[in-house]
Amino acid sequence: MAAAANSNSDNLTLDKVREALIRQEDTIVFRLIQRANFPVNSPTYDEKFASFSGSLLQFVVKETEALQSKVGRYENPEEQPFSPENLPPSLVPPQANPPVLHPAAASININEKIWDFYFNQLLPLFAVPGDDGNYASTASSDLDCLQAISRRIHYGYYVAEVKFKDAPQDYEPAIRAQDREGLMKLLTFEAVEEMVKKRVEKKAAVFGQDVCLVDNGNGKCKVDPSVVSRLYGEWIMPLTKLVQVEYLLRRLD
Ligand SMILES: C=C(O[C@@H]1C=C(C(=O)O)C=C[C@H]1O)C(=O)O
Repeated sequence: MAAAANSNSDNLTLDKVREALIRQEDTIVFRLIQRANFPVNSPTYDEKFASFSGSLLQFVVKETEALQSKVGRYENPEEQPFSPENLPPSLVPPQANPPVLHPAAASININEKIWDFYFNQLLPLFAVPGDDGNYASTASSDLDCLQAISRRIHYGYYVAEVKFKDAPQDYEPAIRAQDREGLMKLLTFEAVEEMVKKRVEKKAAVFGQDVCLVDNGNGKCKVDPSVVSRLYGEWIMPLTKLVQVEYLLRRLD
């Protein structure tokens, strides 16, 4: 799906990009459900856990991203690392496709903001308090959530590129004036945002049901659908728009 928007600029239409974002919703909801299998498990985040330098989570993130970097994950512009310092280079040959994005995309990584809201605000809303000792699984599951959310937010590069290409006459004056507010207004579609919030809430309700053979389960969802709607309304969509603005500000460089 991402490859469709990524591989060829003729494929880059707003409908295609929105379709890719809709598919990514499924991934995000399923990964939150997966993380909700574990309680908060706070020792995962303890800076003095065992003999790692830093927390078990930081260790898992650094080592996983190092491996993924070697196999080319970060050659995709929308994949941004959480631990970018000293990442090993990719060992796989680069793709032959011509780049679709302006090179400025590579300099926009807002993962610090994503890390901050995920651990400080979101996680306590959907993981129950407690400790079941599954720290390694918890850390991998956090990284899965972070990566899916980050990819969705940095996909804003493509949204911005396609909006710019569709109406350069509207965007160019605001870019030349470096007018953040003006750009934000141009790229915002409130009706689309309302639809997204409703759809992800429904997905969380459907995907998070207990499926039973005899009845429809107990009606309780594995992740509260209103939390998923809030995740999109308060963090994912505003940050996707921030990526779009940052990209557009540099689009004519
Ligand atoms: C992504 C888009 O741009 C903006 C951000 C949205 C989002 O992150 O889902 C939705 C609508 C727009 O306000 C879009 O237009 O689809």
